[in-house]
Amino acid sequence: MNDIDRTDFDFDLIVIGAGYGGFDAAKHASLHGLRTGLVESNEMGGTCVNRGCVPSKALLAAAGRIRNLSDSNHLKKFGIQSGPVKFERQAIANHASQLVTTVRSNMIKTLEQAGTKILKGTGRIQDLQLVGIREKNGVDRLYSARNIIIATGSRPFIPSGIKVDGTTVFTSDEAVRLDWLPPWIAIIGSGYIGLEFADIYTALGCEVTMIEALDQLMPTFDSDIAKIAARKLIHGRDIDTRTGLLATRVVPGMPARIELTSRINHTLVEELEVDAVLVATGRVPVSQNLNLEKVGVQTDRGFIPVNDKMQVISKGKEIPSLWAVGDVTGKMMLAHVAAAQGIVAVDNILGIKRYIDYCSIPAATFTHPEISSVGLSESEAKKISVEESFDLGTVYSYFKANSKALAELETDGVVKLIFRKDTGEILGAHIYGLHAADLVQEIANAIANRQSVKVLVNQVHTHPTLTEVIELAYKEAMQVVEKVGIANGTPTT
Ligand SMILES: Cc1cc2nc3c(=O)[nH]c(=O)nc-3n(C[C@H](O)[C@H](O)[C@H](O)COP(=O)(O)OP(=O)(O)OC[C@H]3O[C@@H](n4cnc5c(N)ncnc54)[C@H](O)[C@@H]3O)c2cc1C
Ligand SMILES: NC(=O)c1ccc[n+]([C@@H]2O[C@H](COP(=O)([O-])OP(=O)(O)OC[C@H]3O[C@@H](n4cnc5c(N)ncnc54)[C@H](O)[C@@H]3O)[C@@H](O)[C@H]2O)c1
Repeated sequence: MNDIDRTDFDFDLIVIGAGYGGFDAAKHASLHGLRTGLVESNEMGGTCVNRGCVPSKALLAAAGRIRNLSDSNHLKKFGIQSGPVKFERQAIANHASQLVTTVRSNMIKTLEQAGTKILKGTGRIQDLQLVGIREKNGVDRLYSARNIIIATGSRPFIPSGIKVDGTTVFTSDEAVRLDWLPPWIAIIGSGYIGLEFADIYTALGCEVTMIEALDQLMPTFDSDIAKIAARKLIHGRDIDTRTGLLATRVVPGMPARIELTSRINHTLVEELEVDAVLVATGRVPVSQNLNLEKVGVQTDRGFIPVNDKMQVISKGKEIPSLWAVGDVTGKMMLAHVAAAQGIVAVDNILGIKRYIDYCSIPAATFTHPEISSVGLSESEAKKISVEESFDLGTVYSYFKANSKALAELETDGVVKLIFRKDTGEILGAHIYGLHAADLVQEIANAIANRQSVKVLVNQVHTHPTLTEVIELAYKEAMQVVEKVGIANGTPTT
């Protein structure tokens, strides 16, 4: 640990924002002996706990059960007969809100036990190593800190022309409360939030129209996986789709009105009248009122530039005492990324040189079935293969012959593995299918260790499990690597 003169500063570290990024940073710092203050202007836990991962996954858990129990054809194949499924919307909403309360209070207890000082109010960078905090009662305080971590997160992006009233036109902030079930809801955006809420709403009997600005649905996903997943997750459900159209005007009301405009020639194509609209068009960073200009930091569309140690960059140079983590850095807007970045920042503050490795961090969409990914997309990998002159391999392994998937009658799924043909190193993986979110972890670990299929192919997987689909993908990839080895006169075995 660096020598810290504890007399000079009010805190060794002040973290601004108590989402997952701020929470993990503050906990880690406190547990390692740093006198840590954590500033929060709203509810502790940030987006993930209060209006993101936690409530949405509770809703998805209920939605998944309703979907299973309502699928009489599927149940019949097991020899099970089911009656009509009944559910209470308010009880499902309560499950989500109770989970939020539990997770949030556990978080606060953890911080208290670690010795973090929670400072309620709106934080700003008063100067280098100086934080200003405006409390709700108007009192303004200044605290000095040897290091400052900014972890102020993100909020929903609402395109101009779209008016949100929180009732008939809303974002995920309100959707997680499940205040009502609109008979017909338009979802703008077919990204993570659009897909997860389409899963929830269709399971609960709502009709969905999904609007996507780009020509392909699910444009942020691997295109092969998107095509396969969309068959079930979108086209297999009560979802009507519009692609290549921008929602340029949305007016709340009963009905809510939407104007759809061609993305190419900007002409009005269609007007829709629906019961509700969920705006799921991405998220923007919360950095506007941090007074970053004072320390010469220029944001990129609001995102704070950082290096892989999480140090803030100003005019091409690192500011030694200023760090930023989480959604506000715009790297991968995920809770576990924010948390990992927080720990990397604190380790570097403690004098342990560490870098974040985005390539090995997985991501998952918790639809039924799930979608997950880690590492490079095929197009990113292709670009690198050209730059570095190596051949790229891609193999697919399917759930349809897997014993566990067959036993579960859940054979719709695929693993796509991207690797170097010469060394066998895994560069990326994209999975669609039952428990894809859990399955991706072993590939993420392999990428973190820069492992080759030459090693991975010998790892024994439990039978019968879905992980055998990954084992099969390794075997398929190994055959390709062996062929290349033989052709080059460098056989691998
Ligand atoms: C519907 C939804 C579902 C999601 N599901 C998942 C999922 O399943 N898995 C996953 O990994 N990710 C998920 N995410 C993304 C995840 O929620 C975010 O990546 C994560 O919350 C980012 O954490 P953060 O700490 O960077 O910021 P945030 O969680 O946004 O927290 C920032 C905090 O800073 C506070 N703050 C801002 N400015 C100030 C200031 N000036 N002073 C004091 N406090 C301030 C805010 O009030 C907030 O509490 C989901 C997001 C949404 C919207
Ligand atoms: N399971 C998870 O990990 C999870 C779940 C939810 C959210 N998140 C995080 O939250 C972030 C935001 O999610 P999101 O789904 O809002 O964003 P997204 O970027 O994943 O998808 C937004 C989609 O909206 C489309 N779009 C944008 N403007 C449009 C318009 N005017 N008309 C029609 N379509 C338009 C875009 O083309 C894009 O496909 C994600 O990037 C992710 O990091 C993660």
